[in-house]
Amino acid sequence: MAASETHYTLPLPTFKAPVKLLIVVAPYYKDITDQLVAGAQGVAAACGATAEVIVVPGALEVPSAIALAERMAQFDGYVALGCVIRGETTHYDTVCNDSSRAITMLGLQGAAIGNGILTVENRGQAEVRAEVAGQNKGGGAAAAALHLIALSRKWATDTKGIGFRS
Ligand SMILES: Nc1c(NC[C@H](O)[C@H](O)[C@H](O)CO)[nH]c(=O)[nH]c1=O
Ligand SMILES: CC(=O)[C@@H](O)COP(=O)(O)O
Repeated sequence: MAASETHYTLPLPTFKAPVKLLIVVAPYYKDITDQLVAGAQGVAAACGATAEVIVVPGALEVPSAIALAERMAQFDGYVALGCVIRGETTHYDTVCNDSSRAITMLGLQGAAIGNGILTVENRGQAEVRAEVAGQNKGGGAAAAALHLIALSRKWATDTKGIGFRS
């Protein structure tokens, strides 16, 4: 049995105040990412969140778009979606490692981000993971972002305005 079939999934969070998500998708393999977007939109809707979708050329541009949105827009969290399939060169490693590391760094700086950028060896692996009726990794990424948003709101109310410690 694949490891992904045995992991625990947290119940989706609930929210009193509206939640605005930004889905940033790199449709390098559009048929694959369309499924990721559909999965993310489904989870957002299940939590009563709105989800705006923007498109960037590739996985390497996803963290930059999130960084721009953090500075210039007003979203509660982000869903990073894309599909990276290994080719003939080491560029695969650059795209995977640099996009995921940049997303992690943005998260460590306080952005609520779920990472649904698939990094796979072949198209078959991507299809199974992207399909909403399959492993629904897009939905999982949206759920991750929503959990982080719920956490930040919990602490914002629990700390009664202490806010971020510097
Ligand atoms: N090979 C894949 C890419 N490569 C493109 C890069 O992400 C980037 O857009 C380019 O290097 C210009 O900066 N992107 C994917 O999303 N998926 C791939 O398989
Ligand atoms: C993952 C990639 O960047 C890939 O599309 C590049 O393919 P190649 O390594 O064959 O140039």
